[in-house]
Amino acid sequence: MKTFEELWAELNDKAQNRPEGSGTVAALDAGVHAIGKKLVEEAAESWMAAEHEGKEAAALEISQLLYHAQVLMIASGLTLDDVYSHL
Ligand SMILES: N=c1c2ncn([C@@H]3O[C@H](COP(=O)(O)OP(=O)(O)OP(=O)(O)O)[C@@H](O)[C@H]3O)c2ncn1[C@@H]1O[C@H](COP(=O)(O)O)[C@@H](O)[C@H]1O
Repeated sequence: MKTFEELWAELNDKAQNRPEGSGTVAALDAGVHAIGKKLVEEAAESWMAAEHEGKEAAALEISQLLYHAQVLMIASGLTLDDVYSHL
């Protein structure tokens, strides 16, 4: 189990050090357009899971949504504070 901030630190480390086999590195290389499509897909899956599939499925899909949101933030050069400043 990890927190949002721990995942953020891990993904930024991956982006910087580019380890072999990282899905995050592959997603960043694919670019903002591809990441955005994945984010929208996970948002739809989160909605469907929450409405029809129960709490466990919704939690899984929302975790993937948060992951792709973080990848989009890194691809866009955003920091956590850039986003937190709007909360
Ligand atoms: N939390 C996640 C995470 N959530 C979602 N995903 C990605 O999002 C995809 C989810 O897609 P779906 O379940 O919709 O399945 P899919 O459509 O068949 O997937 P794809 O074919 O599109 O890859 C997964 O295949 C992963 O590629 C994640 N990829 C990585 N992480 C974490 O990020 C960290 C870094 O990962 P790497 O960069 O791969 O080392 C690790 O701690 C991982 O646990």
